[in-house]
Amino acid sequence: MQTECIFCKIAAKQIPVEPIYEDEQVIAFKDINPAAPVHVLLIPKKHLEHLLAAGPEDIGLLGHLTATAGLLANQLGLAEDGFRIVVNTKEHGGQTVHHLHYHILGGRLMKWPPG
Ligand SMILES: CCNC(=O)OC[C@H]1O[C@@H](n2cnc3c(=O)[nH]c(N)nc32)[C@H](O)[C@@H]1O
Repeated sequence: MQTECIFCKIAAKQIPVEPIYEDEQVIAFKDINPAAPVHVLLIPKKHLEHLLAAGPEDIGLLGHLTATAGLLANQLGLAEDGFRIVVNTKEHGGQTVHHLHYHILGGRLMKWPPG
């Protein structure tokens, strides 16, 4: 738990969110500034600054995050039309919250290339 990390505070229930999904390892909640009709964040409760901070001991967690993102997309009604999963890493990746998080975006046609 990083005391100044906003996503650690959400995971520790110090900041209230409507949990879309939660288990021992991960929690999902709506993005505060949605970029699509459906925009959910899925984070590990363990503080990992970004994807590159994950070590060999985190392989299971990373797999759980990816599998859960797919399950959530399905539960959010995105399976038929499709959706996008985004993991932003560091400055060029546009990462603004330094706690690993998966964006689940859908409900509209996603453009490519991303900005
Ligand atoms: C900009 C993309 N790069 C990135 O790093 O995304 C971080 C994402 O986290 C979102 N966000 C920030 N603070 C909060 C918060 O307190 N609560 C919630 N529910 N979402 C938050 C923000 O809108 C952004 O989409």
